[in-house]
Amino acid sequence: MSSLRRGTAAPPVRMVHLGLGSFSRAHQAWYTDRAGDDWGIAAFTGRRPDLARALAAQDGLYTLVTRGAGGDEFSVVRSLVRAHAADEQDAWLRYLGSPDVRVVTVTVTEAGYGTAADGAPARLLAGLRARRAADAGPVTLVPCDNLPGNGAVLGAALQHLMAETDPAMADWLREQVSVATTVVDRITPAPTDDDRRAVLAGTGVDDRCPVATEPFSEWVLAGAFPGGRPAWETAGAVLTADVTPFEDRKLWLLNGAHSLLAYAGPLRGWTTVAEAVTDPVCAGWVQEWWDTCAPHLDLPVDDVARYRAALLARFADPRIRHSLAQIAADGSQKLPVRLLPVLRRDAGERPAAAARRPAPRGLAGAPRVWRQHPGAGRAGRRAATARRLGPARARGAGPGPRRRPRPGRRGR
Ligand SMILES: NC(=O)c1ccc[n+]([C@@H]2O[C@H](COP(=O)([O-])OP(=O)(O)OC[C@H]3O[C@@H](n4cnc5c(N)ncnc54)[C@H](O)[C@@H]3O)[C@@H](O)[C@H]2O)c1
Ligand SMILES: O=P(O)(O)OC[C@@H](O)[C@@H](O)[C@H](O)[C@H](O)CO
Repeated sequence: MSSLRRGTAAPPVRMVHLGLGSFSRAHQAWYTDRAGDDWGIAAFTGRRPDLARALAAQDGLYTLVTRGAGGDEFSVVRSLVRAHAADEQDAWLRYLGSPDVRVVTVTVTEAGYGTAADGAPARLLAGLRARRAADAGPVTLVPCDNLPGNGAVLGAALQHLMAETDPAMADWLREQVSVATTVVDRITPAPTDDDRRAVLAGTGVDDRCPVATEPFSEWVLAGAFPGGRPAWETAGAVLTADVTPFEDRKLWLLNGAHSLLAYAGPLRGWTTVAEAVTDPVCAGWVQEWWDTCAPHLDLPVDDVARYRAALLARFADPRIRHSLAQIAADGSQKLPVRLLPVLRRDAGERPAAAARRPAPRGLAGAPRVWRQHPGAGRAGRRAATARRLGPARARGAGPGPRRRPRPGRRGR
């Protein structure tokens, strides 16, 4: 049994990440590693220090387990060279004030874009203040959270905070700071002890912080990088002028279906996405949701059909144990961006059709099902009971989504 230590020189720090967690390591750090052009990352956790400490003890190295149909593939990601806890403010200001650093990526969850002191905008603004004082040159901020227009959201939050606290920064910010907009995709469940055991069995390495992910990965970016960036496109990233069609497709079809399953699945006794989506009833709700989304996507019909088929296969993979409870967290942040834009368009653009047709089953009860999620009060306990009873009993226990379809009312 061995441990991970860096035997060769680490790439220089040219990029900073805020919100060190599972996804950034399966996605942005992996793309940067694959780009192979010597961009090292200094990453900061958003809150807790544990992961930073464990990674620092391994020189930032960790095993990425790519969980494919043919089995697990293990690779060591080498682009993460420094791991810091959220409260290491001196290090944060030092990196942001360094002319070597040209890119800052962010994954702090949807909730992390508020104006709280520990949110991304406040911390970035503090770092940018240090950058301005050091005259360190242009930098591009790259938000990688599941928010529509994540670049505009971050840009607006920065402007808002700056106007309140430091209006003199406005010209510098406009000239020196670009904010990219991105669509990110790679299903990466929270790591488990089983992942650690799999790495030990597969490689002989006792990695304290591996991360397991699916083979599929997508990164679509729009924005300017006047200070340069890793050659992410060599690892498959797509640079485009407008991410909107990719964003709608991803947030509505993938994340929308995830949230639907996260609230409806437990009522039928399921705890993972794979279990829920292989239940024909839940799968039917997902298809109805996708039928509702499809006419509002600005993409060729065949593309959407292919994406749906591929998504179903990704969801159904039992080797990716993606917990519905993880997806259900922070529903108040997620439902408005994953479901409501489609429902609004459906009602606004096709009022007659929408009035004739009931909302997709499974979704019709989404807010209600959401309130029944554990943690949301008395009804939550009913959902928890349903889970304890198992699929057969639970099938009779949930609310709305169990209703039988009425003939002639499916989809369009
Ligand atoms: N996991 C995935 O499959 C996946 C895929 C695509 C996009 N994402 C995006 O990445 C985000 C993080 O996912 P993850 O799997 O890495 O989660 P994670 O829990 O492993 O890491 C989340 C990171 O965000 C920080 N954070 C959480 N709330 C915060 C807040 N309010 N303010 C500041 N920092 C905060 C945490 O401290 C941690 O560093 C998701 O919320 C999503 O927007 C995840
Ligand atoms: O990561 P969250 O909590 O924003 O959302 C949970 C999932 O819907 C999400 O992580 C997807 O797995 C991901 O967006 C796939 O790329």
